Amino acid sequence: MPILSSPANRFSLIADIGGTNTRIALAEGPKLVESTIRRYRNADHGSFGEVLEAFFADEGRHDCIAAGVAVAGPVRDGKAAMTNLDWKLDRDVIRVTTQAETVTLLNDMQAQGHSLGHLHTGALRPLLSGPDGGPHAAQLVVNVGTGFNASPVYNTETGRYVPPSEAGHVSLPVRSEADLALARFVEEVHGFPAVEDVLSGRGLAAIDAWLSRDAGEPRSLSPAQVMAGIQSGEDARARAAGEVFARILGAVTGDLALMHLPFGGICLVGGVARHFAPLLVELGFADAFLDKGRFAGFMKNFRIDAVEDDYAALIGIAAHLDALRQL
Ligand SMILES: Nc1ncnc2c1ncn2[C@@H]1O[C@H](COP(=O)(O)OP(=O)(O)OP(=O)(O)O)[C@@H](O)[C@H]1O
Repeated sequence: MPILSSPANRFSLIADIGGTNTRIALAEGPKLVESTIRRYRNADHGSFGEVLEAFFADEGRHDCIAAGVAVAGPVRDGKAAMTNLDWKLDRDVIRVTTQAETVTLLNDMQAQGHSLGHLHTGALRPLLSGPDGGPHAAQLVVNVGTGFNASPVYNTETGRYVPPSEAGHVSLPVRSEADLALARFVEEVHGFPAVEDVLSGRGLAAIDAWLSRDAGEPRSLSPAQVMAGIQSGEDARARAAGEVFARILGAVTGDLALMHLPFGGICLVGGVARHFAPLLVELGFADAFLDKGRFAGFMKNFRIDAVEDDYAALIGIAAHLDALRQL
C-alpha cells in the first residue's frame, strides 16, 4: 500500500543502472540533492536490490514519494532485462521496495535525453559547431560506455518525447577492406558484428587486440590501458586503435543523425565517450561524421557536444519524474 506524501517522504529515489556502474541519488522535485549522489560498482553486488540496500546504509533509509530507475537494456511492460549484466528489474518490485507513489522504469538513453536543457553550465564540451536549430528542433543522445545506444529527443509543442532504441545491436558499417576485416574479427568472437562490439569499452580493447593480432604481436589490454596508451602519445598501436574507434564512432553518429535529423544538436554521453572527448576530433571523428558523399555539406547542420557530467542520466530521470508527477 503506497504511503501518502508528507514532509517525511518528500524525496524521490533516482537510479541509473549501467553495465558496469549504478549511480543513485535522492531528488527534491526536479533537482538532485547533490550531497546524496553515489556510485556503486555492479560487480560488488548481486542485484539492484543489494545496491539499494548499500545506498540506504550509506545515506539513511528514506521513504520516497517517487522513484525513477533507468537501465541499460530494453524495457517492456514495466520489466527490464539488462543487456550487459545478469540483472532483472521490475517496476512493481521497485514500487514495493521504495513504497513510492509514482514509479517509472525507463531505458538509460531516455534518461540521458531528458537531461538535455537541465545540465550544469560547463557540462558540455563542444566537438563540432553548428547552427542553432530553435526550441522545437530534435536532438540526439549517443552513449558509448559499457555498451552503445542512442535515442532521439523530440521537443514538440506538446512536450518532450524520448523514444528508446537498441541502436548498439545494429550491423557495424563497412566502408573498406579494413572495416570488413574488423567486422570478421568481431564476428569470430560474437557471431555477429554489432556496432556495440566496437563502440564500447570492450570494443576499444577488441580493436587493439585485432590490430595487434594482425601485426603478429598479440596483446590483451583493458579499455583503460588502451586509452592510457593513446593519451601517452607513445603507443602507436593504441593510437591506431583510437583512430579506428573515432572514425567508426563518427560514421555511426552520422548515420544516426541522418535518421533522426537532430537540428537541435547531438550529445555524446557515457564513460568511454567522456574519456575520448578531448582527442576525438584529432583522431578523425569529425571527418568521418561529415563523410557522407553529397550530404557532406548537409552534415554541418548538426552541432556535436560531449557531456562531461557522469551523473547526467540522474539529472534527466529527476526532471522526467517531476514532469510525470505534474501530469
Ligand atoms: N580510462 C578509461 N578509458 C576508456 N574507457 C574506460 C576507462 N575506464 C573505464 N573505461 C570503460 O568505460 C566503461 C564504463 O563506462 P560507463 O561508466 O559509462 O559505464 P556504465 O554507465 O556502467 O555503462 P552503460 O550505461 O554503457 O551500460 C567500461 O567499458 C570500462 O571498461
